[in-house]
Amino acid sequence: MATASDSTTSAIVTILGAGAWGTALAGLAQARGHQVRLWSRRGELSLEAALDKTDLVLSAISMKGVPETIERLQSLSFPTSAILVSATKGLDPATRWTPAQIWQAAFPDHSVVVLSGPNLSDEIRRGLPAATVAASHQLAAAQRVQTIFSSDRFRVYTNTDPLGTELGGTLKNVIAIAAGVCDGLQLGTNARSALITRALAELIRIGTHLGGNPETFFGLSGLGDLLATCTSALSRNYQVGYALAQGQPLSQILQKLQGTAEGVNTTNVLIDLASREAIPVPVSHQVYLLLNGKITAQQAVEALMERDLKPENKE
Ligand SMILES: NC(=O)C1=CN([C@@H]2O[C@H](COP(=O)(O)OP(=O)(O)OC[C@H]3O[C@@H](n4cnc5c(N)ncnc54)[C@H](OP(=O)(O)O)[C@@H]3O)[C@@H](O)[C@H]2O)C=CC1
Ligand SMILES: O=C(CO)COP(=O)(O)O
Repeated sequence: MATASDSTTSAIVTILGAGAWGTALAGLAQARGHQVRLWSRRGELSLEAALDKTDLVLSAISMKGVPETIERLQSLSFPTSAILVSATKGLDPATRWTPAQIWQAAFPDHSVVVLSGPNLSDEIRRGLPAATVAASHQLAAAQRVQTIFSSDRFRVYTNTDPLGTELGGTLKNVIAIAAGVCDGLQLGTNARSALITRALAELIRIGTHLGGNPETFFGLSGLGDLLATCTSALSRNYQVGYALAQGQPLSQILQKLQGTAEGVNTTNVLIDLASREAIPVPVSHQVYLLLNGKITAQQAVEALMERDLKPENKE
């Protein structure tokens, strides 16, 4: 059995996206002795050169750039043996697919792995300990990603439920906005704990409806990431919620925000999906109304508190 500190053969690791997460992941791979190529659409390194003889292509591109980047890769040639890793947490508005589903459809001959967990990039860049999940239907590919990125400060677990792993990381961003609202309104610890717990039930309801394994949502990529982003001011999604509670307009919040808050787009896609498929998502629905300027933060709280009384284990 391999341990985190075991040496591993040096791999060529191509990271797409030099934002907060791409840069942090590049640092982790570099510290493990791999040959890292960090590509950004604004950088000097061409995509062709970044892909040459690569062993692994990891995308940390925000959701809006994923389809366009995939299109660029499709016009280039790179080894079929290269593992594709998606670290994006979003949903595509056009297809309502997850990023890994888009990668797999575009590159059916490649192994696709999802990398997701409670991974606030700022803490990882500072060398604080963290754990994550590498999930794939091809276990050997997930294990390769595990060996490439694992270290004494970044513990990677494997999982064979890529969809559940990806949906946990994606859907919790909506709830992180709600948690930011809760804290921004100073509603207290009881309220935030109730919110996170009820939201977990909601996340599992949607995630399993879409094909994720229920167990996955209680792991690092589900509950773990939900806790990280709902309790940390480092989370951009949490920051959006917090600022909304102060009455700031969304456009102004996003303009000032450092980096991407995927939860904003994910909420819109999720509500579209949930209404088409009649999945009850009360918390996400209030986030949707708030983001779209239909209610105030205070009204969202009132709407959640005034819902019909029911047993805990019913929707
Ligand atoms: N930061 C974090 O803590 C974590 C983030 N994630 C996820 O990783 C993804 C990226 O997040 P993060 O790095 O924080 O966000 P940033 O905003 O810091 O970076 C986004 C990256 O995506 C690139 N990008 C956006 N649109 C395009 C496009 N059309 N073509 C090519 N590149 C594009 C940006 O390039 P450019 O700079 O040129 O605009 C940039 O490199 C998100 O889905 C996020 O949810 C997951 C785990 C942790
Ligand atoms: O996904 C993340 C941590 O796991 C990052 O969260 P934010 O995108 O809200 O900053």
